Amino acid sequence: MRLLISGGGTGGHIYPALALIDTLKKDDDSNSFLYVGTNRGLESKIVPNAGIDFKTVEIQGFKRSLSLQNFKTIYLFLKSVHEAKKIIREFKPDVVVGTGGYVCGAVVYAASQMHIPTFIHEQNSIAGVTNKFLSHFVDKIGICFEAAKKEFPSRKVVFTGNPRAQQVANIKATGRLAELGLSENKKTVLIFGGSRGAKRINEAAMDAFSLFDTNEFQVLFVTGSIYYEKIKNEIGEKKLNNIVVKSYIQDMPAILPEIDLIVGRSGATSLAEITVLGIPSILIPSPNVTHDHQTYNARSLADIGAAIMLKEDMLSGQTLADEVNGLMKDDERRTRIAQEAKKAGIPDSSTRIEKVLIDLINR
Ligand SMILES: CC(=O)N[C@H]1[C@@H](OP(=O)(O)OP(=O)(O)OC[C@H]2O[C@@H](n3ccc(=O)[nH]c3=O)[C@H](O)[C@@H]2O)O[C@H](CO)[C@@H](O)[C@@H]1O
Repeated sequence: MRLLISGGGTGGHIYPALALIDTLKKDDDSNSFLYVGTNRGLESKIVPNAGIDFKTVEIQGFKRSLSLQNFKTIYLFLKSVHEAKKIIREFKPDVVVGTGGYVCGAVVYAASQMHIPTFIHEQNSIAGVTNKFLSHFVDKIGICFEAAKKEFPSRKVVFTGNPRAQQVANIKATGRLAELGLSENKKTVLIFGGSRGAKRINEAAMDAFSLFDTNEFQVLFVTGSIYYEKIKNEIGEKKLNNIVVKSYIQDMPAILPEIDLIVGRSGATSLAEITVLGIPSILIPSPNVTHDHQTYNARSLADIGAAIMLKEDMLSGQTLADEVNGLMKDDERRTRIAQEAKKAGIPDSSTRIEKVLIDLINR
């Protein structure tokens, strides 16, 4: 299969694409891949690093209010559709897949206009703007939450889960925490705010450090690269007992099996990892995302006892420390949450998508 895949902006759209490629590579080494992104999104670093052929088109997102910028956006959209068609003609894909973010809007739209089979993947419980738009043109739509079904034409929808789940499902602990300067004999709390970091979570974490019961557990605090320098400066010479601070973890799945509790946003790709591995979590949904979709993502787990949700307006150093200290003392409760999380995981998500793609190609 020749697969052209596009998705970008944040890790939450990129990692599922790479995970799908991973499975397709393993299943048939004659499969070939081209990834199309922008040169501004995280994909411009992550995809070439993963050794996948990468091309870019220029595009930007719509502003919600009417502005002159939107005329530029429309112009760039049409230009990028034109660029995408050129890339498609050269690569000659059998199928084109979009995993969300503005860039895949142009690429998948171009493919649909050229009558090439198309598939989009919606990671969230509420559809993103790009996928909503594309849903009118594509052949099939993979979803990860039942709630997303009503957002799309129902005959196109397939419940696939997130390919990142399959990629990480069988990862075992290999002592990676020790390489980061953490002890292998202590329970570990990982705090991070999605692929780009989250200011409010970082602030609460900084306030919570002195309140954490760090005799009981250690903390890996991942700030996101844009916040790292400032936080490092703020911490300065303070000696932080049992707390390690990093800007970004290149290979997050490799450390996840060694984590006893996650404190983080409720981005869909993180949730796919948390569930398939069965890791207890305190989820603090970002209030700054389209249609508040992270709250719906988090609620879908919290409602079945598979995670704890802490709304950002209740977040402070104290509330965070109380929740974390309480959970870290209560092994039984953490185990219960982990078991429920694992039940919600979908370990064969890439294989489900692969079947849909093969059907589309053979149709
Ligand atoms: C602010 C924003 O718009 N967030 C959206 C973005 O999430 P965003 O990209 O932040 O987050 P997700 O939680 O979905 O995925 C993050 C991914 O990055 C990885 N990771 C994270 C930190 C790190 O240091 N190293 C690392 O590898 C995680 O393991 C995970 O695979 O896309 C998601 C999927 O559509 C949405 O649900 C989120 O609402």
